[in-house]
Amino acid sequence: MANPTTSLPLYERVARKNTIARAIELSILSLLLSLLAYRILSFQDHGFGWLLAFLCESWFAFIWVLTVSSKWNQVVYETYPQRVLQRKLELPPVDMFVTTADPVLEPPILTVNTVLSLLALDYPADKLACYVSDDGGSPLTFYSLVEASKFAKLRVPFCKKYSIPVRAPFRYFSGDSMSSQDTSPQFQQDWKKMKDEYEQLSQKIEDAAKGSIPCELIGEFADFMNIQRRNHASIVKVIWENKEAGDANGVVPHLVYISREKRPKHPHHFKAGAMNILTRVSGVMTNAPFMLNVDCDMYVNNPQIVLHALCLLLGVKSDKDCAFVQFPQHFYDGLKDDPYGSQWAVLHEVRMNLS
Ligand SMILES: O=c1ccn([C@@H]2O[C@H](COP(=O)(O)OP(=O)(O)O[C@H]3O[C@H](CO)[C@@H](O)[C@H](O)[C@H]3O)[C@@H](O)[C@H]2O)c(=O)[nH]1
Ligand SMILES: [Mn+2]
Repeated sequence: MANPTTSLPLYERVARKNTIARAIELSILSLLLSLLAYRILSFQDHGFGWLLAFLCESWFAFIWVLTVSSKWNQVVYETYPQRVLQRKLELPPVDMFVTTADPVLEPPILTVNTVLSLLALDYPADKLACYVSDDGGSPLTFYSLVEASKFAKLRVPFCKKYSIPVRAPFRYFSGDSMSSQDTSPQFQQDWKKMKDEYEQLSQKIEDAAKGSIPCELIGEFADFMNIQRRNHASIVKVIWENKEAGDANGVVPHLVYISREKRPKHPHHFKAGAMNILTRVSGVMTNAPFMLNVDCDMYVNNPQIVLHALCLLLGVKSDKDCAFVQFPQHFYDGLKDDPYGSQWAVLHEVRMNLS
């Protein structure tokens, strides 16, 4: 007999009720059609201007029909992450990719936060691996990641122990995260320790950027000696290898640094080229069947992101039905009330009901 927990669907496709919206669209359509019919019936009484108006209105009606048809049948995918977790033994490994290109335009503390938000995801740590592609070939980025991996050994258990909702430290500590969560003295003590450790990490990275910290090109850093950004051999460094099996609280996923080979005569194809190399290197090291991609100027704001994606990727009847899951993006530090609509609030929150 099938196990009842594994036979439950991982997601459901729920149709949204939009009867009123449909009635409004149908009335607009009938008005548009009447207008076009009126233009056709009274052609002979008017001149060229009338014909031009008819052509413009027909084009408008066509575009309008296309737009309306795209939102006619609205559905929401309800995902059930807990059901994925119940299949613990069968959970697939996931390789996580971060691309960064320039330590000045994309300061390493950003990349560090992206990476930390990934290392602390709610998913068995022994099934995750994080690969960072650095097109800047920068020892500063490498140094920052080495320091971040040390901090992760404190940060990951803290996030999992207290189910911290925001896993990127800069975002977490910029809000009112202490009072809003747990009032126990143990939490407050751990929170303060974590904040101090994060501040020390940021300070170290800042000092290294000013050149005042031991980011000398010796030892692990020797590979960065005399390299030119657009002309160098590949550098691949395993910053942290997780040798522990299972998902105990303190386990931190693998972290690998890659700066791909670049030669002036060979086009590098920007992010696409970086992603290509990430799939090749990870293919040799962990070769997970699923990959997650986050740019270095983003962070994961939902720790269950992998579980939500797997609900869809594993829950479909045939592999051909779903190959790719895209999460909506939210932007921090936007203008008050979002006057330029950059958050796409109407699309994400009203039409797709995603937030
Ligand atoms: O030579 C390069 C150039 C860029 N990147 C990385 O690619 C990502 C996207 O580049 P960015 O300049 O930040 O582009 P955006 O316009 O902010 O990004 C949007 O648009 C890109 C395509 O235009 C998509 O690839 C991104 O996922 C999407 O967020 C970043 O992580 C960069 O570090 C590289 O790794 N190598
Ligand atoms: Mn960007």
